[in-house]
Amino acid sequence: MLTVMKLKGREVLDSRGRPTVEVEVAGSNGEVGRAIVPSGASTGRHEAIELRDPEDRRHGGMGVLRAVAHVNGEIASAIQGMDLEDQAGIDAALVALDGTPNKGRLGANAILGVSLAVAHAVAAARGEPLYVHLNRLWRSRLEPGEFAEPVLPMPMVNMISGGLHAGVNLDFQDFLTIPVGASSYSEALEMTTAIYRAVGAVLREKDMEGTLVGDEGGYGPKLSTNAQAIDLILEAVLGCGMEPGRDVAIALDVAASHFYDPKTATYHLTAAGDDALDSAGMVAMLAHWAKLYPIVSIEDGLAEDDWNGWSSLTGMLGNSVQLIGDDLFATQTARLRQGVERHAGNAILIKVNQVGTLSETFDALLLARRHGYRTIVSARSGETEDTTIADLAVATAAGQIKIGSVARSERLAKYNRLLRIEDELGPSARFAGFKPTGG
Ligand SMILES: O=C(O)[C@@H](CO)OP(=O)(O)O
Ligand SMILES: [Mg+2]
Repeated sequence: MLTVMKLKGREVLDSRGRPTVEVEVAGSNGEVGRAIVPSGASTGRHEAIELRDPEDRRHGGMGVLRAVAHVNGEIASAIQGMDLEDQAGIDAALVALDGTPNKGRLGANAILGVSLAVAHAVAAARGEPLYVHLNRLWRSRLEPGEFAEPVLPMPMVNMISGGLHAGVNLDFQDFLTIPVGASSYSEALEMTTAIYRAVGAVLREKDMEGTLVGDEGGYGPKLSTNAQAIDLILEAVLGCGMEPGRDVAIALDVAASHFYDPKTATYHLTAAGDDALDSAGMVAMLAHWAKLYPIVSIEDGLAEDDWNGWSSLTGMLGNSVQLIGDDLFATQTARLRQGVERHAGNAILIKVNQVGTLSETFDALLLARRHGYRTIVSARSGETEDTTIADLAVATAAGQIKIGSVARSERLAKYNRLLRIEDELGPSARFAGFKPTGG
């Protein structure tokens, strides 16, 4: 039996220059697997807890030495000697060892680092690509006939950033494009890079390029309305000789929890002159936008606990627009079950560090698929060269991936990883494409 021989945790830096957890797991055959944990800025209330060291001044209180110590101490003692290939058993042991509902004791960052590094170590030991190993784990959970074949995902890519990611005056966090007309992953990426360059050119032409680029590499121009961001992107799309709607569609991550005031139950849109909208007003505004623009996907259009608003938005737009719960579901099956019952949303964003283990990520993916919810595997705004999520998206046939812009290396590591997988799969590579919701 291949067993867990050694664990090594250390602090490394992420794309914001902040510490994060890296874990190496060595199997009894000597092969090592490594994973690095990402980190969010617009984190939801329901996410698993990322352990930081507020009293450690080296990194402005953002250190992760306690989480690293847990990897090297308690976690190592608990899982050394366990069957390395029993991912579910190791993940269950990690959850039990932590003992809290949100992984707040050992830290979801410590736990996730170990969970992902275990998968890498097995892939290394078997001498196979990670997505092949993850696909085997995924298949072992499926009923016959269920989404078992690896599929390359459609990327939705950030062009203009606002909200907590760019610090300018846009309320909405991400303005993204989906190259719906692409017939392969590499074509989708090619179309996306052309649009990204064209958005830059449009901004330059209008003297709006500014100096700011958001955390995920989206442009961060100072604009007076949220709608202006979409207009600029559409201008760039047209400039590329592509047709909005047919070749390229728009997606939004509103990240509405971050301008929602639960005390007054209102949404505060500063770019629109500090309009305070109630939930119904917000739903009406999004419905209006969806009519006005070729918008096929809206993420977190409402706040993370505004269940009634979510149900009403889904009733109104759910047949024509992909409505993704990010903060709403936080990759947690309990939250997603509630969503299914309440008809809230029709898609879920999947972020490994929102839940903290690979097995629980599979749980969320599978529950979503079985209830007809679409799945979008997503990076965080704080990322690294780790490319695990690219393999995960392919292995689980998730269908879509959201990584951020095509102009930052921590994002490109994943886009390029997908290019390699596409190449490796050769002519048999399957591509998810994008089917309109309800179509
Ligand atoms: O809200 C999001 O979807 C993510 C990625 O764009 O941002 P963060 O990692 O800051 O939560
Ligand atoms: Mg989001």
